[in-house]
Amino acid sequence: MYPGGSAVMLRRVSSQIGRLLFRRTFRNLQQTCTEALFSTSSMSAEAVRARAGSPIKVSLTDSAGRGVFTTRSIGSGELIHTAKPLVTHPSLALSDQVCCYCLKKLDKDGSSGSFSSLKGEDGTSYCFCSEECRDVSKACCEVESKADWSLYHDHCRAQGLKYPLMVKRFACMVISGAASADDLGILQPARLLPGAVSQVSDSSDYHNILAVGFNARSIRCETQQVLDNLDKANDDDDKFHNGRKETGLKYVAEMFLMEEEFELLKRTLLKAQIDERLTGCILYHRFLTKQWYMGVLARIRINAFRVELVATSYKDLLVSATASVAAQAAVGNALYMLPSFYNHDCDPNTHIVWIDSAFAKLKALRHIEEGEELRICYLDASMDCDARQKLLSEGFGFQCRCFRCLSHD
Ligand SMILES: C[S@@+](CC[C@H](N)C(=O)[O-])C[C@H]1O[C@@H](n2cnc3c(N)ncnc32)[C@H](O)[C@@H]1O
Repeated sequence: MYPGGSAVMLRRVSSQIGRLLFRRTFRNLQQTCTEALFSTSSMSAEAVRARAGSPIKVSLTDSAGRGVFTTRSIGSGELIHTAKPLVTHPSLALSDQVCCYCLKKLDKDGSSGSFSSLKGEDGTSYCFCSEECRDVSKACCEVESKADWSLYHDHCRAQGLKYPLMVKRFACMVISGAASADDLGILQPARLLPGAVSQVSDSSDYHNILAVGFNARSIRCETQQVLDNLDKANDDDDKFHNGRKETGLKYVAEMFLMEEEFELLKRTLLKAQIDERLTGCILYHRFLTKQWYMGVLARIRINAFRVELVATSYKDLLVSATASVAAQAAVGNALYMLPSFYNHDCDPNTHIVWIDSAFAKLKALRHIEEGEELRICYLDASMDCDARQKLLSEGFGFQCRCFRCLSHD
């Protein structure tokens, strides 16, 4: 289904064992992806049309890794395909107001209300909007609700973090058997900023670098090493020197945070004494190790979407108009398979929309020719060129060379 994706990944895996492992993962994920996109249980009429046409394929691009391409021309405004989320997590403040799985808003008066709900050990509500959503996520929520997540949630709230919540949810999916520990392996992980990488290691391999740095003692050594290297560096340009220092220190701070999150996640799960499934997962699936945590977090960071529902009523419109903090407009975050392969453009030809739930719709913004790459915009396109470049470089690790950026628009 995705010849380009398969080819690029195979090249990366050098050993025969690696190749075999990758093929297995890729097959699983192709299946997951197909199921996720085209599950019959929740397929809308529009999704059926997208399935029948399915005018896309994933292939290698010239300069941005894998990307999504059209296999026929697409009309402006056309629904290209729908995508079912693989992992979701509601915003912490909304856990009793949205569906635990699809993030659909639940009416407090019960008119389109909660189908059923589960109370967690820590008082968290796990509500579902329908039987389908309950069935999809019941096993995972049963595992999650056994643990007291107060400290983990406090940590995320205090640091303003959303992605560790998704790692937590994914961990519970693995324990419940709803996912495999390596299910996200095919997605591209976040990379550290080149400046930070060159300060701490010669290798540009994200995992090696993180694996080296991921315990308190080595982080302390690394902090010192970053500072020593900077002192030794023969940089005449103070601005450049300070920039590298800032980058290096940001990296070290990130390491500390990750360490804390990982320990907290593991402790919380072990304390919950879920059952022998957890021990089994840890023993046999290289699960809940620091490397696993970092790998999953790195993939979620690059590929997850903040889900903002389109206002469908006057009340919704008022709420979004008065949401002063951007995050308040979001009902949560979601990770998908196929949408994760869409590259960025500051003047995109495609956009992703959520109408009333985290089931995403990918729509054409203009007429698109057969064979053209489909690109979405990762950020607020109204930002100026410098601000966009900074965000894309720091957040996604690439320098945007789209037409708008090249013309400094
Ligand atoms: C969500 S992934 C997109 C799929 C990715 N190309 C892959 O092979 O899995 C985001 C990553 O793709 C790359 N990317 C996306 N848009 C890009 C662009 N306009 N120019 C260069 N790289 C881009 C960056 O490495 C970015 O971190």
